[in-house]
Amino acid sequence: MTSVTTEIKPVAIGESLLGAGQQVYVIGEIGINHNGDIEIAKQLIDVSAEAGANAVKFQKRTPEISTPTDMRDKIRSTPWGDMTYLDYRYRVEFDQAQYKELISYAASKGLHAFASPWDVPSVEFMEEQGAVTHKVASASVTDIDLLKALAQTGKPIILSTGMSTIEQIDKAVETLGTSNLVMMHATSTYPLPPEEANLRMIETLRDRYQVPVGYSGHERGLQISLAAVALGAVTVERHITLDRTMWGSDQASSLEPKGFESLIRDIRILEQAMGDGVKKVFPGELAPLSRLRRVDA
Ligand SMILES: C=C(OP(=O)(O)O)C(=O)O
Repeated sequence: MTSVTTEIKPVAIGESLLGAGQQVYVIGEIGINHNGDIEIAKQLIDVSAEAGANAVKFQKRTPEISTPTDMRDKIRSTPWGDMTYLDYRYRVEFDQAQYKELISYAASKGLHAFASPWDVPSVEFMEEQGAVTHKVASASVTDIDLLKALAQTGKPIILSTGMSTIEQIDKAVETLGTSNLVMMHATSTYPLPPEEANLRMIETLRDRYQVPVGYSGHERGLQISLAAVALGAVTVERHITLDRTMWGSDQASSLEPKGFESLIRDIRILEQAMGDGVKKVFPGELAPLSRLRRVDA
């Protein structure tokens, strides 16, 4: 009996390799859960380092470009008072000096720090920071100018695929190329109900594009992310927060420190448990074998 397996080449992000049989690259998605406060961002870096993550991620926007025009003047109640949605978007951005501080703080804890740039100037901004990789948020899958700017960086790119059709994803992959690409299955419902998780998409994306595929999760709890790892996800990203009751749109579907720590503990156990699919008799089986098997073949 023979079978044909095509090897999908791992992708290097800094010193980490993302691919089958490699350590799962766990990303603590800080996003905008810092609410514009650098001390909260640092605490979330601490949480990620203590939990054993590989990276933290932010969202970088140029608000006057990336905020949809019909949203800009809408009034939003915030902890800093009522303000337009555009002003709120500015309120939660960090500048170059703050990013520099955060990236070097993360590095001092052994973590990569990068962002999903939501517009072309934000790609340049993160390039100036020397980010090891860039991520494409699901909302940006159809932003071809952004994808072209990202492709031009020559950096490994992580492409998320929520809220997108397969045709839109085809076009994004065509623009980015597959030689330095990691994809992420995602469904962008916050919080994600299990029936919309569609985890078998991990295999579909891997077969269709022949690149390493991970999972970006928005569910409550840990099970679905753990199942993603069992289905071969090479990276797992989860939103993290200090406290789910904090103000902000992503807080409620984020993991708190204890949950993130449990997730990574269980991912590391699953990595060992997956094995290589080659049948062998393990040393631990020898005593039960001699005790229990009656007929030797
Ligand atoms: C929203 C983001 O990611 P995803 O689409 O994977 O949820 C992001 O990276 O900014």
